[in-house]
Amino acid sequence: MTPPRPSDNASADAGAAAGALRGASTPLVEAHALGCERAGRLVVRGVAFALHPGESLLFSGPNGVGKSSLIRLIAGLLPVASGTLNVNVPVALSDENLALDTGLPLRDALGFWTRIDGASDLRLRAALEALDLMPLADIPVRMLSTGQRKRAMLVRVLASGAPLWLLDEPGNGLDGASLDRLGGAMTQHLAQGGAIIAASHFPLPLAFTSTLSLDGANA
Ligand SMILES: Nc1ncnc2c1ncn2[C@@H]1O[C@H](COP(=O)(O)OP(=O)(O)OP(=O)(O)O)[C@@H](O)[C@H]1O
Repeated sequence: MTPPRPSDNASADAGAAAGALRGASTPLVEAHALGCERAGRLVVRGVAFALHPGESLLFSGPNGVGKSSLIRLIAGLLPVASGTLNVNVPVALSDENLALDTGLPLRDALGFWTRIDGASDLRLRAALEALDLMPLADIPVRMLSTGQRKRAMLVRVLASGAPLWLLDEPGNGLDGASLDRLGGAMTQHLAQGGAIIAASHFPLPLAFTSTLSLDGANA
């Protein structure tokens, strides 16, 4: 079978930055004939892509087709079942897990991660402002709503300084204003030479460089 490759879907915003940076750099991440197993069953195979600074890739497709599995594979949380995967830069992951101490105020819970990520307090503050969470910085995480928790995990990604963002369903639970803020943060990250791989059921506020539609045929 022909390995699925991302389709071209030029990004107006990130395209200029990507174009300026592309060619002079090695990919931040690249995959060839990549396959992923869950519980001993091959769920995705033959995936190929390469992302340079300023580029973004969207995994789309129905429930259970393997979008989250691919994100976790790229994050290093699942082993490569077949093919090759080279992740050449640090990554930051946002998925359905709330990796925050629910007993701590939001600022302190996120501060735990910024110290591990080697990020500055200034960067954390900027990320909290970008997703409009500064007003809730002193609220215990357990008191946050679903959408506020999702934004908190996205703040961790923004603050991390990692060049490659892995976003699994980043729009889940977000209202329109928060989606717009997420779109702004993603666009800024790409303009600064970062890269993004996202998985989503519904349109995200970013014109992705490429889309890889998984339909089960590649399992
Ligand atoms: N922890 C697990 N153990 C075993 N199988 C799993 C596990 N998680 C997912 N799977 C299986 O792997 C396949 C791909 O699941 P995955 O969550 O990657 O799909 P998805 O495209 O992200 O789905 P959704 O759109 O519902 O989030 C499914 O058949 C699922 O049942």
